[in-house]
Amino acid sequence: MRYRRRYRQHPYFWYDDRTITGMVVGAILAAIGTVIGTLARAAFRYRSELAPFAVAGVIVWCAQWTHTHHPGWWLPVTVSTVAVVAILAAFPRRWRRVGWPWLGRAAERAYIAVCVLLGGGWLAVATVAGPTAKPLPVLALVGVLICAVPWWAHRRRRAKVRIERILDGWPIVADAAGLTGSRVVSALGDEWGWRARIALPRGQTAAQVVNAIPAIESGLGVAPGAARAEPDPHRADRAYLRVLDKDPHADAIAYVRPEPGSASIHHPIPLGLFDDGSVVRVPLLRRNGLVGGVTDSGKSGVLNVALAYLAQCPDVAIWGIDLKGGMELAPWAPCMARFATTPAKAVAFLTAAVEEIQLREAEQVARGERVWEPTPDRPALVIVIDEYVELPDEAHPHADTIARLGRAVAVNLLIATQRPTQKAMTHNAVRSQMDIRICLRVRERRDVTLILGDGMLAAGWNAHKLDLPGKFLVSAREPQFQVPRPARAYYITLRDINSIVGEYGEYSPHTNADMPSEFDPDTYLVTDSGTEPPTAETFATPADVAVIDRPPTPERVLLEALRNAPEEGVTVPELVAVTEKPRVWVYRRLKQLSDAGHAHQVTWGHWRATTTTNPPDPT
Ligand SMILES: Nc1ncnc2c1ncn2[C@@H]1O[C@H](COP(=O)(O)OP(=O)(O)OP(=O)(O)O)[C@@H](O)[C@H]1O
Repeated sequence: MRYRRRYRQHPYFWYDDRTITGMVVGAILAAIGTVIGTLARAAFRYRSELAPFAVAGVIVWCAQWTHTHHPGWWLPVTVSTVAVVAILAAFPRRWRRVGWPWLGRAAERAYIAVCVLLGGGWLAVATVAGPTAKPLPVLALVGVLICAVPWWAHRRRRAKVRIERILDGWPIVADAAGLTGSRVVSALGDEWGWRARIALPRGQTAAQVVNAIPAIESGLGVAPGAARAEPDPHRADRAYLRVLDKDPHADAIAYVRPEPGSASIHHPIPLGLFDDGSVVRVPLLRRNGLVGGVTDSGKSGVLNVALAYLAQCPDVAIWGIDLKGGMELAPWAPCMARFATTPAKAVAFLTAAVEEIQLREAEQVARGERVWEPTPDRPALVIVIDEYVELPDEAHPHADTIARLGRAVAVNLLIATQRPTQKAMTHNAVRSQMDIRICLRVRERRDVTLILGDGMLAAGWNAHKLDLPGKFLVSAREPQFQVPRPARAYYITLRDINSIVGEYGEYSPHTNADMPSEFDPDTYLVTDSGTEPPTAETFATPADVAVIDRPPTPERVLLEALRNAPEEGVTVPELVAVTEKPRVWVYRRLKQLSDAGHAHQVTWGHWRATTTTNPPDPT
């Protein structure tokens, strides 16, 4: 007893766990601490959901304070409320670009205005009457609910909160994936998932994040294949992590036509959507493009999307070669200046295209220009070839020449093939000239290297994992095409094609005095075996094939006159007559042509072209 009494007088008696009372008090305090800690953690975790109550609490506290100390402040509160609501209602367009994008959205501004109106109005009345005066408490509760429900339901807020919660757990995921010390610098959610920028500790690189993807997917508890990483082009110690909740490409993406009159080869061509919803815009002007992938991966689909845009460009002439008997490209034939479905025609066309390049080079010289800027009068020429490997051997050297020399004069190839093997691509010569590589699903991992180039597989260009037709990876020199971002091509229906062809098709049926019809609805689907195969000799000279059905430019007329000149040449007055240009214009062009070796004087005052009609030897 003595001991207990004495001990009770001890200042720490109630907390001493050597006594029964101390143990009970300690347990109660620990329980209270646990409850408070749990509540605080929950309040922090659900801070976004609880925000309306927090704001309401602050308003009630303010109302109590102003009612007690400054009851006359109801007027400034009312005036400020009305002013804020008026500003939100009027909100000029140029303010909408301020740092808070939500202020630019009418629905969100309306929501804020209603909240300000309810909160400010309640505060003004409570300042005069006191926050507990009836019916203000009930009104406060109703007001909180009115403002809270849209807040709780808001899609972007929910997405943001979800990402924040996931990323709070990033250190644990990073440890498990072998990326200890990495942290999330920023994160952004969208309709399909989220994307985060990861800061890596010294010595770690994006390649390690790429390799750790399966472990990251496991750590985040998402589906295999839902995450992917890409390097930050600006910093080696940063990487981007993209995690998808649902496949944005699961459904076919309907084709969207460009604004009428806006299409031009000078603009990048929209091919489809990346997995963050942004449009894949690929520049085709002065670029050669290669589309590769297994059967049914959607190669023709990608060609169709490109053709749909090109057909609407007034500054493009399209030639088509489809050696599957015209099965894929035939619907576009009315939009094509030339259309070949047989190997012989294909050879004739490619020979003609080489000729066209030579003519264009000479024309550029005559004009004193280095680069061919396409216009409706001087269009770019895009030669679309489906199933490139089917081209006969004689065609390959010409394709090689076009790929090498056509860029400056805007004559380019857009080719599709299943496996661009060395043999098929003229010992890699054509493939190495392909500036844009579009890789659809491939069967074997090494096909990624064939289509996209060496080292791409190791860098995360996993085209063998693409699972739906039309899904592709695109590689080009622009920064956005230097990381493997899956995209899906627009899905073009026959109805889309018919509508574009109906509006823009001008070559149906193909007519040319020197050539058999290029597009005959009754025969173009007939295979070689069913008809007498035409030979290259069926056509007139390649130069005839090369004509693009546009009025020739004066330079082209001059060149043709020089090329068709008799042995003794043509005189300047004759050239003036044929070009309908002043004498000084003709002299200037002749000087430029002769300086560049494209024309020479046969005798004094008599001119003739120096160029041969043979295409340069493609080595
Ligand atoms: N972007 C797309 N979206 C949805 N479906 C597509 C898409 N592209 C192609 N498809 C579907 O995939 C199928 C095969 O497409 P496509 O004919 O373009 O493949 P391909 O690679 O050219 O085949 P092949 O090598 O046999 O010519 C088509 O029937 C089409 O319905």
